[in-house]
Amino acid sequence: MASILSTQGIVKQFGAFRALDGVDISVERQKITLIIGPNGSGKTTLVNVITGVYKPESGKVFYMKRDGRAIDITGWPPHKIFAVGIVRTFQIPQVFQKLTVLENLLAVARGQRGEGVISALVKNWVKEEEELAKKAFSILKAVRLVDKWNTPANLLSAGEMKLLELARALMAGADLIILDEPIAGVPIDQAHEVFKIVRDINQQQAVTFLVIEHRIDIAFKYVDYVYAMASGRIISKGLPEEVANDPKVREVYIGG
Ligand SMILES: Nc1ncnc2c1ncn2[C@@H]1O[C@H](COP(=O)(O)OP(=O)(O)OP(=O)(O)O)[C@@H](O)[C@H]1O
Repeated sequence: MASILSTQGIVKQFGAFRALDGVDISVERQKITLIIGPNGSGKTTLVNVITGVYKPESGKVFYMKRDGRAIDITGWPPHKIFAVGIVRTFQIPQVFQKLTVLENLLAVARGQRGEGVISALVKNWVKEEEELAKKAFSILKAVRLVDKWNTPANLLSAGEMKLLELARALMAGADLIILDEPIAGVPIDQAHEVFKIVRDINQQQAVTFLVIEHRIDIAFKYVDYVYAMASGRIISKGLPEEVANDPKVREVYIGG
């Protein structure tokens, strides 16, 4: 299988503190890759390096285009990394609480602030709006939010809000979606629903996912490959059952 993203020897320091100490990962195209690790192990810092928020002291981040060519995106600014198709859910401006679900998607598509949605309609861009609305509805169907299209975002449940973020990433045309704790604070039944939908989108729409999640009891059921981090290093990698049974992981992460 071809990878879509790889990091090689990433080192990131905050002063004298080494938050990432030579991190190599490879994210397979059209798979769901999970990164686990205790608090402070470097997961978010790694995502920040991948998405251009931080420049690493050393190491490289490569993004593989669909034609197989690798581009070195190390240190690129976040908007350029977004433009190649790597979208982190919260990197898109946050959900507009007062706008409806549909309006939130239309706002992403045009890269405008939410307030512009209504005025854009008035400006007679009817044809374009129709196309965007069509795309938005097909995405809402995929994330099972179609019944809520006219609901203001602030009335959604925690799980639905995560799905709206996912829908917004899809609307942005992402090839690789990075989900930072997609089920944090989401009740258990909705949490399974979120991962089932991620899985369906991964399979049906050929979107690749890189997920950080603490609730491994749920996440492990849905992902293809796992990296475990501790103290800025990768301490284990493999299939979910392999990593779950790795004594090094049990020791630092599960606690025995
Ligand atoms: N901007 C920063 N300045 C200084 N230290 C930082 C900074 N960002 C992160 N760190 C430190 O780097 C280490 C890794 O943090 P990071 O947020 O990447 O961990 P994490 O695995 O994502 O943790 P969590 O699961 O709690 O989100 C921590 O010790 C943290 O205190």
